[in-house]
Amino acid sequence: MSMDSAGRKQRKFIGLRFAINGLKEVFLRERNFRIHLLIAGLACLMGVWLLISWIEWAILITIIALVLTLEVINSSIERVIDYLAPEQHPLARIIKDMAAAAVLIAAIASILIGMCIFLPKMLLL
Ligand SMILES: Nc1ncnc2c1ncn2[C@@H]1O[C@H](COP(=O)(O)OP(=O)(O)OP(=O)(O)O)[C@@H](O)[C@H]1O
Repeated sequence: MSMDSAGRKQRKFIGLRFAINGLKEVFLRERNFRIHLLIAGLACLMGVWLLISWIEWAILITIIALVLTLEVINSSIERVIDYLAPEQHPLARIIKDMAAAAVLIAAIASILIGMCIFLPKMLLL
């Protein structure tokens, strides 16, 4: 293996470590992230219980990933604002509120998707 390719592999590994650090940070410090993760776990258990189809799994996993990803981005935007503008400012407020709104939109969509997937099957029980 050349030094260059070994170096590239090592950089990739370090990048993964940074991403895992970010996940640890958001898991330990963000209550909303843990709540979303818990709901995602429950939805997956329901998927197993109600024997949802492959396409329904694909949709469920996509919306779970979207909500969790937006929660991570929302948390990082909060930190950027706290770092750059720790004082109260109307612009800081609206930036944080808009980032929270992005999570809200995905969370509402996840509830609707959950209803579309699970309700018909639960009514047949
Ligand atoms: N620097 C600021 N200037 C003005 N308003 C702010 C500021 N920081 C936070 N706020 C307001 O307080 C709200 C909560 O901000 P905070 O940083 O405490 O996030 P949080 O409680 O962790 O929110 P979330 O539930 O979205 O994770 C913001 O959405 C915003 O309306």
